[in-house]
Amino acid sequence: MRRIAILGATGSVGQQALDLVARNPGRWQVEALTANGNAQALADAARACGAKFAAVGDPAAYGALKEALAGSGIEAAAGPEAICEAARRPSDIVLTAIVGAAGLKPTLAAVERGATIAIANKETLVCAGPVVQAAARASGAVLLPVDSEHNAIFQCFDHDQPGSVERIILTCSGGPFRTWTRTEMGQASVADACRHPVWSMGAKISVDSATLMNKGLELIEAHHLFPVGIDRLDVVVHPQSVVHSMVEYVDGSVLAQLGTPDMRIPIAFAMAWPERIATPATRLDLCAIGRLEFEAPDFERFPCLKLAWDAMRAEGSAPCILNAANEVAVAAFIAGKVGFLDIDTIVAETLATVASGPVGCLDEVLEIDLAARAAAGVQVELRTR
Ligand SMILES: NC(=O)C1=CN([C@@H]2O[C@H](COP(=O)(O)OP(=O)(O)OC[C@H]3O[C@@H](n4cnc5c(N)ncnc54)[C@H](OP(=O)(O)O)[C@@H]3O)[C@@H](O)[C@H]2O)C=CC1
Ligand SMILES: CC(=O)[C@@H](O)[C@H](O)COP(=O)(O)O
Ligand SMILES: [Mn+2]
Repeated sequence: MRRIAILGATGSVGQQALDLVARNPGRWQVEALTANGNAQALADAARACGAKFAAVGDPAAYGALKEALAGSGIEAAAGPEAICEAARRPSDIVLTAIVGAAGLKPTLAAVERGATIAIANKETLVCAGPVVQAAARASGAVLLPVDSEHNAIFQCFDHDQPGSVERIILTCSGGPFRTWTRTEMGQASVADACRHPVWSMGAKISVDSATLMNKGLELIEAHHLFPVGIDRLDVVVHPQSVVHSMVEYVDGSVLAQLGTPDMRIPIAFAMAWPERIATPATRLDLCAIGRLEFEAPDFERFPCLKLAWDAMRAEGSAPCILNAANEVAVAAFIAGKVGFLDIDTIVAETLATVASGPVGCLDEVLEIDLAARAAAGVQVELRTR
């Protein structure tokens, strides 16, 4: 049995991972589960899978967790350090499914002890890709992408001949506003933005999909996961989300991974790797789907994609500033403080006001992340309705 820790166990990815654990008795022993404030759901999940340790990031949720775990024998803990402790406990695999840069320190804790990391938490790679990869090289940790596009690329990528890859093509659904004008997007509600046409996901990534920032973050994620130059990364809009991404080789061959849009496919791939295991995902029926469409992304209606592309090219702290500003802007939008179109403006203004430069270590990343959040907070206040 392989021991697994699931960080972000109460979220969309975490719950689907636990579904796979429940469907495969004897395959994984759950060492630790974490959440932020959702103590009851965490305790229920920990009891159901027989976890040994459960931690909430929010110290205020400790009492509720302790009470919900009473008599279970499951150890309870709270606070950001407890989430890192969950990552450090002796598991073979750590699934990082925390949303946002809050996942950075726990992911690094798992990387530093040389664990196999099934990484869903893309923001960690966006804000600290070089730091995480350097730590992985030093410890021997293996990073297995869970994000559907990167998992597809991982499956198609010739890891023995990276030089034979000419282009990586990330597919993008286009989000709920693919056909909307900017004027229409100006009136978009949080519910509109979270109504993803294909995937059911947490609120933050759903809004990112609506602005196309998700694809921008994924470009940067791909840059850190796959050893090809920045200029070999491309994006194509594919509304059906059946082709999860593609790898083009120097001979003109293009390899793609296809499947129904069900995150349990990439989650199972990463959690069982190098084995493949059965999943309950609906099988792909191309005749029933009938058409697969592709179109170029529109940078004018979706400026976040261009902001991310530019930040990736700038390197250094620019992606960290982009990510922090985006987290602040999306949280303000979800809280009803700013409008949908304020998100790209807040990110652009933050990138324009916070000086970027090289970043060499975790402390520098955390410092720039804080500075960018403060600057983005000012931008939010300027626009608060
Ligand atoms: N959902 C999807 O299909 C996909 C998601 N991803 C990526 O996976 C990650 C998770 O996404 P998703 O599952 O949708 O997110 P959700 O919002 O559904 O879940 C987030 C999880 O993180 C926990 N969490 C939030 N903040 C903190 C914090 N400060 N400290 C510790 N834990 C915290 C939440 O706990 P609590 O419930 O207590 O708040 C919850 O368990 C993101 O990086 C996303 O981009 C990538 C591809 C697909
Ligand atoms: C399931 C997954 O990996 C998400 O990141 C998804 O790709 C979002 O879709 P778009 O960002 O392409 O709309
Ligand atoms: Mn994705």
